[in-house]
Amino acid sequence: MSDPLFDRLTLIGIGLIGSSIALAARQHGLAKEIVVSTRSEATLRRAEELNLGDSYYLDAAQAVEGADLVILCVPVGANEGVARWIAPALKQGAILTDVGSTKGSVVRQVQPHVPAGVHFIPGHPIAGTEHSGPDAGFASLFENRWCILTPAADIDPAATEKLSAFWRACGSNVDTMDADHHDLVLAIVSHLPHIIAYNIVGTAADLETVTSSEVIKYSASGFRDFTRLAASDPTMWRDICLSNKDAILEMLARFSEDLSALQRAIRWGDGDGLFDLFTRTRGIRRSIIEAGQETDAPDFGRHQSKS
Ligand SMILES: NC(=O)c1ccc[n+]([C@@H]2O[C@H](COP(=O)([O-])OP(=O)(O)OC[C@H]3O[C@@H](n4cnc5c(N)ncnc54)[C@H](O)[C@@H]3O)[C@@H](O)[C@H]2O)c1
Ligand SMILES: O=C(O)C(=O)C[C@]1(C(=O)O)C=C[C@@H](O)C=C1
Repeated sequence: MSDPLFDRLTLIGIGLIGSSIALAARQHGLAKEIVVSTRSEATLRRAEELNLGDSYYLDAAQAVEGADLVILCVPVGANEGVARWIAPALKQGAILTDVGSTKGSVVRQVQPHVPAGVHFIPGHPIAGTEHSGPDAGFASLFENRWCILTPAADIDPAATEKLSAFWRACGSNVDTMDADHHDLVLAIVSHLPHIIAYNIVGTAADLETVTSSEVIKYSASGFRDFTRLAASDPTMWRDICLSNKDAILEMLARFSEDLSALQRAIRWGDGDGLFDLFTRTRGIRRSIIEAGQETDAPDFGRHQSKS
């Protein structure tokens, strides 16, 4: 157990990520007091039943009063409204951060509302599951995962270091980078795989010659992996697609070109070309495993949300 890094931590939004932060902060003793706020009364009551915090508010502005760390854990499209709401109540010297999967849009939407004297440091833990809601959280979610922070050039390095220490205490490795670069990298490693999964599962669902019961009955592990990603929260992924539009379209264009090349190789029986590509990609998978970033067979079913 570490010494508390913060006196009062406020979490706005208490779904998968908010509840996992609450549990990790509690387990590692990172805050003397955890305040929870969310917009729906039912979710707030559920968070209370799960004992995720010490106090609970529907009013986000009340919830941030006196907090020295405020973490926005809402879908990226909701950040601006929340920022506008809480801005007048933020304490001088507080650190304000978020966990959104995209960073450029969060900066553009939140920064204009941040009062002078508050340190706004956008963040993104690269850890999650396809489940959502307060029941889905677990304290070890961030262990051995990366958390990317995208502080602006004029942010006090001591504030960035304090937030980094928080994430390290949750078990994460911390990197800092520019928000736009984050969005380009995440477009290929996270956003595109989800979009492809939504698309392939949609294609299977629309087939006329293969029935949906056959898709369910014979789905082998490859297709099942896609269905896990395609079961992710629709609001979250709608917001990601809308807020990281340019980087996603750029990666989709490259993907389409490469898919056309693959299509050509199959059409013309280019076995060598296929073998070379599959050998190269197998190497990437092996590098991921060697780097300790592989999470085969996680029992995420245990953390399934009821809400
Ligand atoms: N799920 C993942 O794998 C994952 C991983 C890393 C980052 N993220 C990011 O974390 C954020 C939260 O994702 P999650 O998976 O925890 O989602 P979730 O759906 O489990 O939880 C979202 C929470 O936000 C609340 N909420 C929604 N709109 C709100 C508003 N206007 N005001 C107050 N509360 C509001 C909901 O009631 C809920 O408590 C998103 O920005 C997402 O991009 C998600
Ligand atoms: O493992 C999963 O289910 C996830 O989709 C998690 C995942 C990812 O793509 O790795 C999804 C979105 C987040 O912003 C970060 C992590």
